[in-house]
Amino acid sequence: MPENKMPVPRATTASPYDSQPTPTNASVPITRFRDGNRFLSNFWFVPQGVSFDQMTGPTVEHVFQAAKTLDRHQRGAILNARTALEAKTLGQKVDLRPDWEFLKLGVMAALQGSKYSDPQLAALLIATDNAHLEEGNHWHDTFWGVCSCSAHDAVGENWLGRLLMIKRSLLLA
Ligand SMILES: Nc1c(N[C@@H]2O[C@H](COP(=O)(O)O)[C@@H](O)[C@H]2O)[nH]c(=O)[nH]c1=O
Repeated sequence: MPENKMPVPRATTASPYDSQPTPTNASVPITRFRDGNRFLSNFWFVPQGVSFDQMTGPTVEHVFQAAKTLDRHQRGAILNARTALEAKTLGQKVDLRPDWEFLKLGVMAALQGSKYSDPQLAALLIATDNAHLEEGNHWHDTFWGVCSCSAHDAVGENWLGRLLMIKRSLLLA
């Protein structure tokens, strides 16, 4: 019998497409920005600096907090703060620009772009693979992170984590 006339064998096993769901290989979620994942925090020192709107600071936190105001002196004081925590504290006392609530997500996205233009930080972010990212915290940050404390049971919108995951996708695109 010519080879191309061989009877088609009956399928005796299920198609591979009928088998068990494909494992997703999802990486372990990163729910705390500490230890080896501390670089994901906005408090992380970025050697080449982080820039936005003609401001440069040593951490995302410095520039983010400075961007809350249009007052040049307040901006300067925040950018010169000795630590990110000090910048955050000063940022809570500024004359808030009236459009801040509309701007803050875009400012944070731009700052992540500036931070991860550093190739070493970009490589670290890419190395998180497809892990879910969220800044679990106990300081009641339910907008940028997810708070677990006596008042919150893992409550938060996780906008920092979402922006980081978007940035990671853009780095791989
Ligand atoms: N990472 C981190 C904090 N988180 C940062 O605080 C900022 C919240 O700013 P605001 O919108 O002004 O409430 C935001 O950048 C968030 O990532 N806060 C801390 O006290 N310690 C920390 O280690």
